[in-house]
Amino acid sequence: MPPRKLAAGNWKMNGTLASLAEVETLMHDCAGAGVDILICPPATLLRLMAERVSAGAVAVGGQDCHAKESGAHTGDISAEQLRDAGASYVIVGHSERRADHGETDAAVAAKAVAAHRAGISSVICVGETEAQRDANETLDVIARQLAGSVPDCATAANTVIAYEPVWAIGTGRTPTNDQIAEVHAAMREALVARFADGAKFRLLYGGSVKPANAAEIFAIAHVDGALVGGASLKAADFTPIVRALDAA
Ligand SMILES: O=C[C@H](O)COP(=O)(O)O
Repeated sequence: MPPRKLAAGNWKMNGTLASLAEVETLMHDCAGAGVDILICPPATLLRLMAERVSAGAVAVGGQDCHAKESGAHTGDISAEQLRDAGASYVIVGHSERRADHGETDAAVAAKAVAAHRAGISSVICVGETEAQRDANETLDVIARQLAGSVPDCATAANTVIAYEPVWAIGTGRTPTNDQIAEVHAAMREALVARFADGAKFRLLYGGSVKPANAAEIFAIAHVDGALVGGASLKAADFTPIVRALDAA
């Protein structure tokens, strides 16, 4: 049986209390969709959003977590605190965290372990820079990030992998279908080689996914959903992406 599909939205550092109306519209407009829907709002909205979606049609998640459960780490949030606020997922290793905060593969793996310790699923991000793609290093970079960022305790039930080429994020540029297919096939192969249930991990594509290109991307083998940034902020944009995934 193929993995259940997942449409995930990452609001990044966007959204205020007024934005909660979007998730209510999304729930209404996506009612009956046969895919999982996840929204990762900023931490300030997590608890309130979790309350609004308590009917269960939409899951909420954090955008990062600390590796430790608690302690003197000003400004950080633990996976346990995310779960306490109503999160069932957390994104770890997003390229913006890797770049802005110097997160290494080992740090990302420790965060994923923390998520699993807290009983929430990790969405582990990998992806090459434009310079790495131009240098034909993409598959090596992805293999190295997967090996280093995905912990041994990962299972298909607690881990989602998101392939996000750094140069495609927020730029309106996307890889060709063949390029996405090549990376997703390589990721599947690496997961199958390492994990007993590697065939069941959900593999998301992320980077300038829009209503206009979603169906084409979801038709690619081993693409089990998307991690969407800008187009997840408005229900009017995210709903057609969810529907395209449901139809794929
Ligand atoms: O986490 C989401 C990605 O970084 C994609 O962002 P984007 O859809 O705005 O390109």
